[in-house]
Amino acid sequence: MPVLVITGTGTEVGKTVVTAAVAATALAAGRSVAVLKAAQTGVRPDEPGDTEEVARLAGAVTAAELARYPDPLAPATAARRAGRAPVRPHDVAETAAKLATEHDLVLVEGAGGLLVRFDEDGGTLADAAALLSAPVLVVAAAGLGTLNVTELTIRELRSRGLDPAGVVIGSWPAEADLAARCNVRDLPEVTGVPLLGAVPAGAACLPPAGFRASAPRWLAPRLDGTWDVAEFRGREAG
Ligand SMILES: Nc1ncnc2c1ncn2[C@@H]1O[C@H](COP(=O)(O)OP(=O)(O)OP(=O)(O)O)[C@@H](O)[C@H]1O
Ligand SMILES: C[C@H](N)[C@H](N)CCCCCC(=O)O
Ligand SMILES: [Mg+2]
Repeated sequence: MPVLVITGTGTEVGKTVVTAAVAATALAAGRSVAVLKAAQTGVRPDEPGDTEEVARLAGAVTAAELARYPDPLAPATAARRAGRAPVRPHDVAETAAKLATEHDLVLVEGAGGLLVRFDEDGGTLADAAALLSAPVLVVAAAGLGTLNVTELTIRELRSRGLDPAGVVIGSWPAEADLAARCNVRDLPEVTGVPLLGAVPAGAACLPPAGFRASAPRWLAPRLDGTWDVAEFRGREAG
């Protein structure tokens, strides 16, 4: 199934920008793309959410969002405070699977990091990925502190029998400091998965045409327009 789940080592690491870069790259190669935000928190009904941001940057994607809660909190907490039903992993998997029947690629963005809870039973994006048997891309920060949380995230994926597709740095600084430069080598080493790309800081402020033109260069060849989850898995194993 052409579903890629996109998580991060936390909130604000650049999941949305990386989702847009992957979408733009696939669109440029003629693929149809759907983007599903499992649950959007901290955004009012009249404000653009993450899927609108992906569409603005990447272009003609099908955008879907299962629920929106106003408080800028974990979805389970925001749903509880709003007195509304939560989004459950099964809902995420079901919608992603349906989108996958109609698109070449479905990108599912979580909220915050991997274990952020969606419902009162402790359901997370990892449970949705398991239901979908989908690979999971981890967006990470560039600098000091990223080694620990990225390794923890990849370990958690592996402990659940999930397939960690690789790591992408969400915001690569114009002037990389010593830690960021060393992390390019150390991230693959500590996680055992490839570093698949890095989106430059400020990319989200580019005019959309510039974002779309540049996006394929930010991602490693296996994230190019020939993206294919099955092929990708094969290459990772090799
Ligand atoms: N490469 C980048 N270029 C420009 N802005 C960026 C970049 N990466 C992140 N940002 C900015 O940092 C903030 C957080 O990024 P983003 O929204 O992608 O995070 P996120 O991981 O998707 O967070 P959430 O958990 O809320 O979904 C946003 O304001 C975004 O515009
Ligand atoms: C509001 C924010 N931008 C995200 N949508 C939700 C982040 C939840 C993080 C919860 C946590 O890990 O403590
Ligand atoms: Mg986001």
